[in-house]
Amino acid sequence: MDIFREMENGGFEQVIFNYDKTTGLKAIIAIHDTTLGPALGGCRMWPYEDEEHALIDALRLARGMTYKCAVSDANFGGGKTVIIGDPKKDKNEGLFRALGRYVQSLNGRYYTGTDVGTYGDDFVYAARETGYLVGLPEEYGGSGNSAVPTAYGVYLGMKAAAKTVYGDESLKGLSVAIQGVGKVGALLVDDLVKDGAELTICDICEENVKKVQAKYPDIKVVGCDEIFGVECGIFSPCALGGVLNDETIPMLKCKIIAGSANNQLLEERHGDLLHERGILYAPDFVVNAGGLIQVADELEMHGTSKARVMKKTEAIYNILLKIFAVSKEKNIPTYKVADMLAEERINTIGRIKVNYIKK
Ligand SMILES: NC(=O)c1ccc[n+]([C@@H]2O[C@H](COP(=O)([O-])OP(=O)(O)OC[C@H]3O[C@@H](n4cnc5c(N)ncnc54)[C@H](O)[C@@H]3O)[C@@H](O)[C@H]2O)c1
Repeated sequence: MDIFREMENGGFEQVIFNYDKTTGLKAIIAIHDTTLGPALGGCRMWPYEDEEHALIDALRLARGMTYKCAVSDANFGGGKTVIIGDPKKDKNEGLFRALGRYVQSLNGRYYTGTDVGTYGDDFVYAARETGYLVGLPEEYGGSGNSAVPTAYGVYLGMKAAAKTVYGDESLKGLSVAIQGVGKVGALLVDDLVKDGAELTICDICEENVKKVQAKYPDIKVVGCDEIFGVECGIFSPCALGGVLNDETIPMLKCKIIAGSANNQLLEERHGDLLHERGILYAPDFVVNAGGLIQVADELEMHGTSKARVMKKTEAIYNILLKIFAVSKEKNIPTYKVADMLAEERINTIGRIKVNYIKK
């Protein structure tokens, strides 16, 4: 990959490769755009098949964070860390302290926290080396599990989509197929069961499926290849990115897509394809912004309040209604409308900052 060309085309500011000689830490930190404020974005740990896959993931995720912050009224830019490693085998104190030191070296240009493969407890180690962290466990002064507001935001997004498609926001009796019942997916199951939705789930991790089945023995479970073809009102990708692509889109038998996964569209043109097929796509960085809203609130308010975060998360419902309405009125795909809203805010705030004020 020609990294500088990639950075130029995608508007990236900085990409840092971090290697720690003692622990073997291999981490990439990508900072996309800091027009709105310091970069903010979690840290993913994944056994990437090679460095290029890790880099591509870091870049895509960092860019997504810029857009997520912009549409969510947050005063932060976009960044992301990926650690190349197996979260089940390769975690230890030294690794996360080494990462903490690299984050500290950026001197507040970038804040990080949990993402796929990492937990608040991992960052308790990193906190010994840096203060530029969010989402630490509550007993360590952090805002805790960001999956709670994320799942709530996705649930509200489903309601906004149901209102747009069916004229009624109620999810009672509606069939929902969820791909991935990890931190977010499992909480989403709770909300949807309470509302009387009919659920089908899948996960590559048998243990996570069993946890859900233990709570809801009647829940329908299908294989991970079958989930795309489940006939349903809503398909909810809550696993990894790139799941909406040339192979999967023709299989879909849903009216709505709303899930927590980042970068669901493999390429932008897949958003066009969904629009052509009449499937209402809730743009990922809008519908999954609950976790970001929580950590941005933690930094901006210098403290935590679950009630305040849940209230702020409710804004997702109206933002999505607006995106769906503009998409329908102008006949443009929802992902494009969401991009336009984000870019409009970045451009406006960027412009007001050019007026000189003495500090
Ligand atoms: N946790 C948050 O606050 C948050 C916020 C915004 C976005 N997200 C995104 O939501 C998604 C889920 O996040 P999470 O925190 O629940 O992560 P997680 O790691 O707890 O859960 C992901 C689940 O997906 C499963 N999975 C992976 N590949 C799969 C596949 N091909 N088919 C089926 N299941 C598969 C995993 O086994 C795991 O159970 C991620 O893309 C993450 O980036 C999370």
